[in-house]
Amino acid sequence: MPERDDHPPQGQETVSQPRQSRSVAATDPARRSATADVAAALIGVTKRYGAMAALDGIDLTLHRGEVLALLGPNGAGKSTALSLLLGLRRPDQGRVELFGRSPDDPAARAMVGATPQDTGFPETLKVGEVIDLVSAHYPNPVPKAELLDRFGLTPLAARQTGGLSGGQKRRLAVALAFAGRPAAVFLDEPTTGLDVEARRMLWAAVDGYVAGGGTVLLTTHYLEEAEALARRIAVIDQGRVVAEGALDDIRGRVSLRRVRFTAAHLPPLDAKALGIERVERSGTEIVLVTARADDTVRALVMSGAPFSDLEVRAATLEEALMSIVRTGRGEAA
Ligand SMILES: Nc1ncnc2c1ncn2[C@@H]1O[C@H](COP(=O)(O)OP(=O)(O)OP(=O)(O)O)[C@@H](O)[C@H]1O
Repeated sequence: MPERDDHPPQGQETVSQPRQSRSVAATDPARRSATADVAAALIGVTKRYGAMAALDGIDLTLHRGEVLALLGPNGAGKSTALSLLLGLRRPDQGRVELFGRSPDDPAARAMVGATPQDTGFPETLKVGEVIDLVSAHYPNPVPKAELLDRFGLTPLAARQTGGLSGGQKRRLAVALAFAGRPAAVFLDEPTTGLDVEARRMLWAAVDGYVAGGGTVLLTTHYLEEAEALARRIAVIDQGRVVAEGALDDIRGRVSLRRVRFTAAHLPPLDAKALGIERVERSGTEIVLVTARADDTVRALVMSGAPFSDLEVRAATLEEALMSIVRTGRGEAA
């Protein structure tokens, strides 16, 4: 997550003046009930760093009880979106809502737990002490032993954070987001650097939290993570939402298919005319990632080259996302 530029961190009382006016939803009871299922929203938000718009008129809604994954290439604007929702930055245009209020409102921020991409702890404090410190800010924190257990930190409780591995620090940072029993958690690349076991433990902890009514917004570069956790994804590129929906909707939105077969050689095919984007080979197994699967299969048969085990499948989520981003940029899908 980028450096904070203009606002105190979450949990710290703001003494001064909202530069952003309080949202209509916060003051109008009718509007508030209409948005009662909305945990957080960016409404027509633009955020610039100098001349560059990191977010460009973006609309994004996180509903209560859902897990929404923000996906997109490096620099797409995902962390910026989270920092606005947390009140760490303010939009240049548009409105940001957190539980029907401005994120400037400490009461709204207190409902959210967060883990930024970069985390730092006082090196001499022990894991258990860091948890005590953070938990002390909340009226009804998760008991320390329970939090340690949920995130596999029990054996590390007495270790100083300065001696933890990167993955262990990451686990602690994620655990802290849940310490105050938040109504929502915002996780910025929560499992980067974690091994498979730690990642799965964290996914189980998130699942448990959601089963208990929690709301999650996460960014990730691991599509497996989005598939494991999220019911809905929003694909961001160049500061705009370029696709939004259930995972299967997103996958179904692209016509890409994987044409897989076994052959000693790939016969000569006109890749451009057949919409073949990529060829993958592993021994005699060949996969053609193509936007025109029927034509590709026909051309394969017409080539007369021997092949077997033909199979046509939907594109992977990663292929679908790459295609959506390229199409959004006006490049060939
Ligand atoms: N403090 C800053 N000053 C200037 N530019 C910034 C700052 N923070 C982010 N940016 C730029 O804004 C754009 C969006 O960055 P952001 O960190 O939100 O992207 P992201 O989608 O989270 O990327 P990643 O997946 O790499 O974490 C990028 O071009 C980035 O370089």
